[in-house]
This record gives sequence, C-alpha cells and structure tokens, in this order.
Amino acid sequence: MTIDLPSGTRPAGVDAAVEAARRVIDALVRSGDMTDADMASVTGRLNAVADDLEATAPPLRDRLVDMWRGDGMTRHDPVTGSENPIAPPVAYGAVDSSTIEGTVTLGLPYQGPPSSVHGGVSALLLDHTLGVANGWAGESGVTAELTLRYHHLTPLFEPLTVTARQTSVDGRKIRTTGEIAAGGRTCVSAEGLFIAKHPPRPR
Ligand SMILES: CC(C)(COP(=O)(O)OP(=O)(O)OC[C@H]1O[C@@H](n2cnc3c(N)ncnc32)[C@H](O)[C@@H]1OP(=O)(O)O)[C@@H](O)C(=O)NCCC(=O)NCCS
Ligand SMILES: CCCCCCCCCCCC(=O)O
Repeated sequence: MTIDLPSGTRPAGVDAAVEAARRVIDALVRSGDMTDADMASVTGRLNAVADDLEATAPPLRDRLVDMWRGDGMTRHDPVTGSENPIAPPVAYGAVDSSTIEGTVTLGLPYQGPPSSVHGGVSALLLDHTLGVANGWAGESGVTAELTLRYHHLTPLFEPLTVTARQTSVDGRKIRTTGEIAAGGRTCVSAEGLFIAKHPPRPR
C-alpha cells in the first residue's frame, strides 16, 4: 500500500494549540534565566493549562484508537505530527515514486553542539523520513538497523533538506537511504534496514 504524505497543519483545533506549545518551548529555551519574565507566574499559567487538558482528556485507549484511525500516515508522530508539540514539524513532498524530501528549520530546543543540531535529533529525523519513504514507495516495515554518518555539523536556524529513498526490497528486507543537507551540503547520511512487519493498529 502506498501512503499519502501528511497534508499539513490545520489552522484550528489541537493543531493550533500545538503550534502555540511549540512557541512556548522555544521561548523558554531562548529565555533561560536571562529574562525579566515572572517565571513563577509563567509556571502557574502553564500548570493551569495542563490541569485543564488533563481534566478533560479522553481515556488513553480511546485516544490511541483515534490516533491510529485509518491505514495511512498518522498525525501524532514526533517528526511530522501536527498534533505533537515535540515534532519540529517536518513537511514532506514527493520527489519520485520511491523518494521523498522534507524541509525544516530547527531552533534552540534541538541543539547539540553550539548552534548545531543534536545528533540524536538528526537520527530521529532520518529514521522517520526513511520509514515514510518506505510507506510512500509501497513496502514499509520497522527499523532493524540504522547506520548514520555525521559528515559535518548540522546548523540550527537554517533550512534543512531531509531526503530519503527506498533502494531495494528483498523478501521482508527493505533497504532505504537518506540524508540531511544544509545549503546543498550533506551533513548526515543514513542507511537503513527495515523488516516488513506491521504491528496491528488499536481499533
Ligand atoms: C526487526 C524485527 C522485526 C525482526 O524480527 P522478525 O520479524 O522475527 O524477523 P526475523 O528475525 O525473522 O528476520 C527477518 C530477516 O531479517 C533479518 N534481520 C532481522 N533483524 C536484523 C538486523 N537487525 N540486522 C540484519 N538483519 C536482520 C534476519 O536475519 C532475517 O533474514 P533472513 O530472512 O535472510 O533469514 C524485530 O527484531 C523487531 O521487531 N525489532 C524491533 C523493531 C523496532 O522497534 N524498531 C524501531 C521502531 S520502527
Ligand atoms: C502503511 C503505513 C506506513 C507509514 C509509514 C510511517 C513511517 C513511520 C516510521 C517510524 C519509524 C520508527 O518508529 O522508528
């Protein structure tokens, strides 16, 4: 089955609240303690929002079923998810029938080395993008091996291109490659082995 690529963020509902939460996370990391903001007040207001959401959230089981509705892409993953505030988020487009490309600019919450992307964050972006490329190409699975090479520091605050392509399918073994580039230069490259396995979605 070939999946549809995520169609983007909705301007209202949880997507809008998630966008606001991303702003809060970015602003907190940006501020540190070098701010005149009243952090006791900020803490109280954020906890009030969390209290409200926790008091009205659905049962976990219901939400899990909702998250996995349908057979294609979901809206909750930590890379593209418009319902997930820890997703940067990355937006993908098709390049050809086995290749996808996403763009994203990462800020301070994703920092590893000074002004550079954390290596684990790069791994997250590549693991997920290779997985989505498999879905796009029509044969998907779970990650069995992911080999990364970090060629150059990956910059924060600049547009990054995340590309992935399915290169072969041999029985249950699916091989996929990808890279993160900044300004046309490859910063991180990845090779993945995926095994065709499809854990049942909660229904
Ligand atoms: C990867 C996984 C599905 C393989 O388990 P499995 O379904 O029982 O598959 P098998 O052990 O029968 O392996 C199938 C084939 O893939 C190969 N394979 C499996 N894992 C491999 C790995 N890490 N490296 C290389 N080859 C691997 C096996 O050697 C076998 O090859 P063969 O058919 O030539 O003999 C399983 O270990 C797993 O679920 N791991 C967790 C995956 C995960 O959490 N990924 C991150 C989230 S997506
Ligand atoms: C048939 C649906 C295929 C959808 C592909 C989604 C890709 C998800 C990748 C997850 C990678 C991971 O969990 O490590």
